[in-house]
Amino acid sequence: MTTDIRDIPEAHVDRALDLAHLAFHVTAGDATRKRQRELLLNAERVGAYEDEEIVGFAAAHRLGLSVPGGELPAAELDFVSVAPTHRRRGVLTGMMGELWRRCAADNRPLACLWASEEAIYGRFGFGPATEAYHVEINTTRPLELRITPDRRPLRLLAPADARTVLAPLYETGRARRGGRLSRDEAWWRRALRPDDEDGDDAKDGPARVVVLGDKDAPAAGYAVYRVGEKGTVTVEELEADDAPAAAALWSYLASIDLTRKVQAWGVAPDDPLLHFAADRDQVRVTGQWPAMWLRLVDVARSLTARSWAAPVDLVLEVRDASLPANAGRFRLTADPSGATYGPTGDPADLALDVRDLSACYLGGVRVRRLVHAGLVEERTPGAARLLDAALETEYLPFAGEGS
Ligand SMILES: CC(=O)SCCNC(=O)CCNC(=O)[C@H](O)C(C)(C)COP(=O)(O)OP(=O)(O)OC[C@H]1O[C@@H](n2cnc3c(N)ncnc32)[C@H](O)[C@@H]1OP(=O)(O)O
Repeated sequence: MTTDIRDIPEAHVDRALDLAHLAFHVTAGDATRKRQRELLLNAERVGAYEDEEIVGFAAAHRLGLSVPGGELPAAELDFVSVAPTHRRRGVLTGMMGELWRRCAADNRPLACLWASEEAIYGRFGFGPATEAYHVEINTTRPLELRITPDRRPLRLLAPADARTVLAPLYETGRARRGGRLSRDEAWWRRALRPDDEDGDDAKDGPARVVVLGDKDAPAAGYAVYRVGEKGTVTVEELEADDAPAAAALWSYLASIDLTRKVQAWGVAPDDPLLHFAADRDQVRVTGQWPAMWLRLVDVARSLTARSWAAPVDLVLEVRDASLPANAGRFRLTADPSGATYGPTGDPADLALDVRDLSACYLGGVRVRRLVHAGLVEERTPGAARLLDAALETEYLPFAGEGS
């Protein structure tokens, strides 16, 4: 029987959701389902149909992704699901092909996702471009810091009223780092909504929002957190203009009465807390994982659109099994004023797969490390070091939550 890849119309969104719940082994209650439905109505929906049955489903959100020096249009993949009866027959491969055609048709040079399993997406050209840390703070004693926290007042906001204060701070932070997705009003509404009755957030307590700064002035930082019954403060997001503002917010979270521990699941590897904490036995990294996976769908446009920290003139030999337009030998000439990238017959200085170029693109993964790992071939000694210097960014890329 043939599988037909086509758009999933609005009338089939519930069926697509049923398939996603089946593939992910989840039971979604009414509130969760309603929210997912809303999200999908605004997303691209690619379906794999066998006759009229949906056997594969992939959604893509149209977003902007921050890259060094700016932002590029991106497809964020989500809800990728294949019926257990149809797995390993190329259904996902067919849907990815359709997504690449759509990205090309409307000029989206990047795709990204949060993977359910690490082994799936490398073959499609995605590389782990950001890293997130899980951090725990033992707060049975006061948090000791090596810097003086910002002394401005802290105030709690009702989550429903917080968007206008939080969104500008998020945008400032996003401009500093690659890997951060654009957030529209609907995103904030979903993120700051009262907990779903059927969701599992409630076990960590209701969401609280604390803001740093004088009442009538722009805020200098915020934290979204929950306090669970067992005395654990779970930090969902913390944004701060500078280190003293971050210190004030971490100190606040660590000093809430009747709590013993602060945990944060998504902390950037260069978060200042990891440096200004006086006692790293008290502030511990207890886990790390690739957060967002990135795919350069249009390598030429991606490379010429980002900013470059140092001059570089190298020939890259790129392998790309899914998107042949990216494959071949290209000369990259870049410096802080801009970049060009075009085909060449000259010999290559570096040979690499698009998944490894994608991993390094935001400046979070060193090309040299991938040479040492036997993944990137350095044909001209020193070429990887030159490319690393040009790719370098002031802050590491970081992606918190997806859509
Ligand atoms: C961004 C997100 O939404 S992440 C969520 C991903 N979805 C899930 O985890 C839900 C449960 N799993 C599924 O629905 C499916 O198994 C999927 C989507 C992961 C894979 O779909 P399939 O249609 O089976 O993939 P397809 O047949 O196109 O496989 C392509 C290749 O990837 C490999 N592959 C697929 N899934 C996996 C996996 N989980 N681990 C390792 N390899 C995998 C296949 O073996 C195949 O390799 P080959 O080309 O060497 O033969």
